[in-house]
Amino acid sequence: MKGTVGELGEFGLIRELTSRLTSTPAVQIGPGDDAAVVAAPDRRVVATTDVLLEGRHFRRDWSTAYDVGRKAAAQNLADIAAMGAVPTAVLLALVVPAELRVTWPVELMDGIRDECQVAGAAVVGGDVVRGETITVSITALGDLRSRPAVTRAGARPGNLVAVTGWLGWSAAGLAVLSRGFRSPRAFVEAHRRPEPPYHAGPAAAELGATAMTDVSDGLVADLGHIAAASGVDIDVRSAAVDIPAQMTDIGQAVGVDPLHWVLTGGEDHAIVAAFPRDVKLPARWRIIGDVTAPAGRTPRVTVDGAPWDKAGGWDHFGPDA
Ligand SMILES: Nc1ncnc2c1ncn2[C@@H]1O[C@H](COP(=O)(O)OP(=O)(O)OP(=O)(O)O)[C@@H](O)[C@H]1O
Ligand SMILES: Cc1ncc(C[n+]2csc(CCOP(=O)(O)O)c2C)c(N)n1
Ligand SMILES: [Mg+2]
Ligand SMILES: [Mg+2]
Ligand SMILES: [Mg+2]
Repeated sequence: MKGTVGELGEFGLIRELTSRLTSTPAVQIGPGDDAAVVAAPDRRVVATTDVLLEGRHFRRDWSTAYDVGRKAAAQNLADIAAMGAVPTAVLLALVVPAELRVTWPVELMDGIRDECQVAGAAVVGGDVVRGETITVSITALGDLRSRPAVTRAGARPGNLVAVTGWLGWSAAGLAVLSRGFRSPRAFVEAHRRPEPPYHAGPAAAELGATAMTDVSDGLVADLGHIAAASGVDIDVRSAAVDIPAQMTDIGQAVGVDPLHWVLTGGEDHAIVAAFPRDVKLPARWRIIGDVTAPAGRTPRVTVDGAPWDKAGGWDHFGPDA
């Protein structure tokens, strides 16, 4: 595909992007009209939005457009799953400079489409605007399939805390890329293209999860959101959190304690949930901690019983951002 976005024009670009999309039976009216129409069998619609900004969330010399598309879709689809819902549709609002080669947004769209397909959703619309910084804003919709939503607010003292998916892999990949390396590939790939366990969200709801979230900012930070919303304390047992040997090796090479990546690294979109103690969890879940009654006035997360006084994860206005 030749030329720049500016040469192709707004409607040429929209045609190019939408021509690559696939649909699902839930999509009654897709891209091309003033709005889309998506079936909502449950009669409640789960809705979420997240933005990716060049320089802040991705770098074009670190990730391909296709990878950015996969990641942009994944971070939104994971939020739908973390409510216990099944993703149905996404919308893409895209800001691009006129000088950008057309191949970039086209490959981005391919990535978004493919990640949606993994989760069972389809792209149903969007918007394209000219601007200086590439901005990928996605809105995702989902269906609860007759189950109650699993919020951040339902964790109760006596519950156990369990996680499924990757933890710390994206952060390790980011550390490697930040130091100018391109390997180990497994971590770099995890940073470029997270693999949220979408199926685990509705499965956890079915298993009776009392609270749930995806890990976007960091395990301690995101458990902190559950603690605050539920009015409980949460203790994480660090020995229960898996640190692969390869992560220990790369931690040694770059001078970082890998436990730091696992406890505070975001962007893997693992799913973490609280469950009643008598739950029968499938093997892919690891039990990593406990919910207790709040010891002080503000609910908090401890690690091995001790307060975590460092940052628990990413904060867009924090010192490391
Ligand atoms: N600008 C905003 N206007 C309205 N609500 C917002 C805004 N920003 C965030 N929120 C709401 O605040 C809550 C927490 O947002 P946050 O973005 O931290 O959650 P998240 O999307 O799960 O995490 P992440 O963005 O790290 O993936 C969500 O319910 C979100 O809808
Ligand atoms: C170039 C570059 N620099 C830094 C990072 C790290 N980073 C950015 S946002 C975020 C947390 C989730 O964000 P949000 O809350 O917006 O979903 C993290 C860990 C990156 N991915 N790329
Ligand atoms: Mg968000
Ligand atoms: Mg989330
Ligand atoms: Mg965040």
